[in-house]
Amino acid sequence: MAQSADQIPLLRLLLASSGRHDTLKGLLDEVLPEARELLPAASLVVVHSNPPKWEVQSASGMGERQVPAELVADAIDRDGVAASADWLAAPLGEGYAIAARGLSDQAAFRQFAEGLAAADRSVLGRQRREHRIRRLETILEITHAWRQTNSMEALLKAMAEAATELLQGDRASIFLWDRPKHELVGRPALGVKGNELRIPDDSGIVGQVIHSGEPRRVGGGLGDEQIDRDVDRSTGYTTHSILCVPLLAPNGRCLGAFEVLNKRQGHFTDDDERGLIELAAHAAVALQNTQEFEELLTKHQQLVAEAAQGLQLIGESPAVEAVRSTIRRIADTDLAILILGDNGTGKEVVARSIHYLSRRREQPFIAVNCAAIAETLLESELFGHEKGAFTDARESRPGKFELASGGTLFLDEIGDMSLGGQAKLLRVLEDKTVVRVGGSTPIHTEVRILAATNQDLSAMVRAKRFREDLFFRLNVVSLELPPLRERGEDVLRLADHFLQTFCRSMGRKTPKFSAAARKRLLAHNWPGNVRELRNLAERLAYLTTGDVVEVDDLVLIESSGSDADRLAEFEGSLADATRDFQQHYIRKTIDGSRGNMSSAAKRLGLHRSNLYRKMRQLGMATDGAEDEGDE
Ligand SMILES: Nc1ncnc2c1ncn2[C@@H]1O[C@H](COP(=O)(O)OP(=O)(O)OP(=O)(O)O)[C@@H](O)[C@H]1O
Repeated sequence: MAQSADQIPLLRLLLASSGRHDTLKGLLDEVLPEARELLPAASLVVVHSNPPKWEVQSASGMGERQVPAELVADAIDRDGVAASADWLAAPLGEGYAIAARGLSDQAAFRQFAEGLAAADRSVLGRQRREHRIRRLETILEITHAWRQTNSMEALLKAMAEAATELLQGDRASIFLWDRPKHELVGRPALGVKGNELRIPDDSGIVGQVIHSGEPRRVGGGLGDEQIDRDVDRSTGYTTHSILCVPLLAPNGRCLGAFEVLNKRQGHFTDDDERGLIELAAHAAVALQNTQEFEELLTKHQQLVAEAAQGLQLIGESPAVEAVRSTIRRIADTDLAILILGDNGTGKEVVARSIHYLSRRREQPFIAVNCAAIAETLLESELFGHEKGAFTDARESRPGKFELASGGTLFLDEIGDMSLGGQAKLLRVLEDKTVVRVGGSTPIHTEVRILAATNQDLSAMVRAKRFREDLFFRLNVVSLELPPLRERGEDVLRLADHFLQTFCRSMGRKTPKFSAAARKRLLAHNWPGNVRELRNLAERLAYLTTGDVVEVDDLVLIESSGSDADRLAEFEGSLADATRDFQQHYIRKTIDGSRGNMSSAAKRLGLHRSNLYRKMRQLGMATDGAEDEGDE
């Protein structure tokens, strides 16, 4: 602008003041009184448009006089000086204007207004930058706190609180878009039962925001009629002003909307809108992460529940009841437990039951069979190794202790561990830290140890084949599983249970055991314990077809025991025992030939028709197969 010499003091004033002040109000309060004298003018006033009002920012020499509202509006509209009898008015930009009373030199007024506008812009720019930095710092703090939470409920609450605080609103809600139901779910919804408000996705300001993807602001006479009073009625809350922005995921998909209600003073500004958009961008990412986390968590919990449900310790015999009651008592402690029992008696089932009944159930259950690991590999298997620790260590690998961290480590067949292995294990149990083979960093481990063996560990301790100190550490509580033959009718319960499980998985109707078959099951010695019974049930499910499992079908009972065990199955006179043996042997051969009678007959050294005759003589079912031809 071209300046006359007498404008120079005014411009110097503006320049000096604009460097000194961080706020527009501070600048104006200093400049206006001096400028009024320098111009000179009777009064000076700077106003800001906040429809439908004009807000006075600063004034000098005003007394009680009114702001010349129409003239100011005129100046803003024409973007230049407007004059009336007493007043001159000029726009300053961004809704600000200045008016002067008792000043006739329009040129001097215009130059002053231009200088003031430039000073305003400079202060406002600085003010905005500082405000933006403060807001970004606040948003950073807020979003950092969000990262600590994995619960959707807690996150939504934290977001609403943050937005309320940041934008000086009265309350805030996040509306998540339930697209399949065409609904918006508002949470937290204060004053609503269940703290959840469901509205159709096309209703109110929120509906407009999610469909247009554009922010909306209402209040102070602007769009007030669009406020959904139905929502107010359901929450018992009166809405005066709303700022609502879309929640957009990084890929642009709209997840819902973020809404702040009732600005505590005045109305929501452009600046508030920018702030909420920024906050919403972070909120959308946090919500998406939390949603994915919660889905994973739910899936994990379902899997844990399924695993726990599928794990049944069947049996009502006093011995099993006693085991069950001990499990209930000790499960939720961190005591080390030694589980004793012959092979196949259910030691691992017991270990898993303890894990799923403990507070560790959501953490891993890791089983290690100490007998199956070569001594040289035991250390790396249990404690892990670093890359290059030995020839085959191409990658670093965590050991079972690390994998089980927070959960349960089940050391099966502990009696088979070498003395060297026992020493290393003891050290880890005492220090609660492992060092990977080839590594040097101690890694803290927090695991519960359950151990099992079918050996007499006390005798091994006496024979110095098992370390006494380790024995005491593992044997804080011991649980003894009796052999299956000592569990009475549990044999039948287990047989029914396994048969039903296998038949169900094959989609076949579960047959019943005949009375004779039940008797036979009870009489059997079960050298392989529950595992043997389970295997038998599996074979029955696959190999028999009728509705009833007959005693003959039970020749499928595995003869895996010792000769003495096998002989114990035959009772009575020599003739009876011979008959039993023949039945047994024929059935076994037929099974071994997958039911092919010609092949079975050949293996038995009989003609096929002779085999049928023999079977009829022995009272064995032939299902009339000899008439049909089975090849
Ligand atoms: N009381 C029970 N109820 C239901 N299933 C059982 C029971 N006991 C054992 N089982 C089943 O029998 C099989 C053998 O059990 P498990 O592996 O727990 O025995 P174990 O004593 O650990 O055997 P090993 O000493 O050979 O490792 C498994 O399939 C298991 O599910």
